[in-house]
Amino acid sequence: MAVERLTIEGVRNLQAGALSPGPVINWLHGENGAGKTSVLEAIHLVGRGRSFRAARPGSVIQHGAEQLRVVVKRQDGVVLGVERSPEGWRGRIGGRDSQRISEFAAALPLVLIEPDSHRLVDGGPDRRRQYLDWQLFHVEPDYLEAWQRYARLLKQRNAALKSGARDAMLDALEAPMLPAAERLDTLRRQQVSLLEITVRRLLETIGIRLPGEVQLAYRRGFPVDETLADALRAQRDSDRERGFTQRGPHRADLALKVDGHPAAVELSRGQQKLLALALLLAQLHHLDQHGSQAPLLLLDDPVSELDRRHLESVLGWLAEQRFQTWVTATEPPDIEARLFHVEQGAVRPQQ
Ligand SMILES: Nc1ncnc2c1ncn2[C@@H]1O[C@H](COP(=O)(O)OP(=O)(O)OP(=O)(O)O)[C@@H](O)[C@H]1O
Repeated sequence: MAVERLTIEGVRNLQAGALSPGPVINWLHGENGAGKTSVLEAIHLVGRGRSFRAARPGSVIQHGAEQLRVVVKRQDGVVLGVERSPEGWRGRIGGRDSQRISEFAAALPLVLIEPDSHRLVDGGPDRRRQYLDWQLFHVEPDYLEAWQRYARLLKQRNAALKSGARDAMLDALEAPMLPAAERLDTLRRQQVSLLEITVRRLLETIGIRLPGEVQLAYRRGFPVDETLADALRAQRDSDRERGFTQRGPHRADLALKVDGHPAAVELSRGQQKLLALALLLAQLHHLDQHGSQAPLLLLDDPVSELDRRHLESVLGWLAEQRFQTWVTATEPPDIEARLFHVEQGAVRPQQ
C-alpha cells in the first residue's frame, strides 16, 4: 500500500523530517552522497526489518545519534514504524508493539531493484531462493507456516547430526520433514511456472531482447531421480561428518536459462541486469495481483544501470501501474513524478 507520509530520524546523513510522497512515481534527485539511497534504505528498514546495504544494522544509525526512527503512514491511515537504539530493535504496527519481521513485511510489501540486483542472475542460489520465498510469502497465505515448520525440523536434524545421532533417531526426525518439504516444493514449483509466464510477457512489454527464450525451472535441492527420504538416508554419514543437512528444499535453486544455456554464462552483464529487472518486476506484478495489498517499488539509480531505451520503457510501464515507486537519480526526470531534491541530507519537495 502506498506511503502517504514518511518520517525519518537518525538515518545516515539524513536530516530529521517528514515527506509526503505522491501515489505513483516519486523521484529523489541530487548529487552523489546526498542521501537519496538512504531514503530508500529507511523505507526498507520498515518493510524488511533490515537495511539492504549494511550487514550491521547499527551502521545505518546517524553518527553521534542515540537512535534511529522511521515511521510510515500508509494511505489507509495505518501507521507502522521501527526504532533502533543501543537497546535493540523496536517495532510498532497500528498502535501495538511487534517484533515480527513477517508482520512488517506483510504490512508494507516491497520490491527493491538496485545496482547489485544482477546477482539474482549471476550470484549463488541463496538469493534466488530468497526471491522465491518472498514471492510465496506474499501471495500464498500458508507458505510462511510451511517454511517455518520445515526450518524447525531441519534445525533439529542438524543438531542431531552434530551430536552424532544414530540412524534410529534420524529416522524419527526425517519422517516429518518429508511432507513439510513436499509442501514447499509444490508451492515453489507452481510459483516458478507462473513467474516464467510473467517474466516472458514483461520482457516483451518492456522491449528487452535477450538472445533466446528465457526459461525458469525449480531445482528442489536433491537429485531428480531420488525421493527426499532416500537422499537424506544416503547422505547421513557425510552429513554427520559436516554437521549439517546437505540435501533438501533449503538447498533449492531457481535455474535461469536462455534457450537451454545458463543465463549467468550466456548473457552479458547488461543483459543479466535486464533479466534481473524483469524477474523483480514480475515479482512486483504478482504481489500487486495476488498479494493482500499493493507493493512498493524501490528503484535505486536506474539511470546508471539502464540504457536510455530500456529506462524509458520501464518508467513508462511504471507510470501505468497502480503501485507507488521511489526512484533515485542524480538528475531530475523527463517524466511526470513527485520530485524531491536531496542535498547534504536535506530532502525537499519541489514543484
Ligand atoms: N552512519 C552514518 N551517519 C552519518 N552519515 C553517514 C552514515 N553512513 C553514511 N553516511 C553518509 O551519508 C551519505 C549517504 O549517502 P547515500 O548513499 O544515501 O547517497 P546517494 O545520494 O544515494 O549517493 P549516490 O548518488 O552516490 O549513490 C553519504 O554522504 C555518507 O558518507
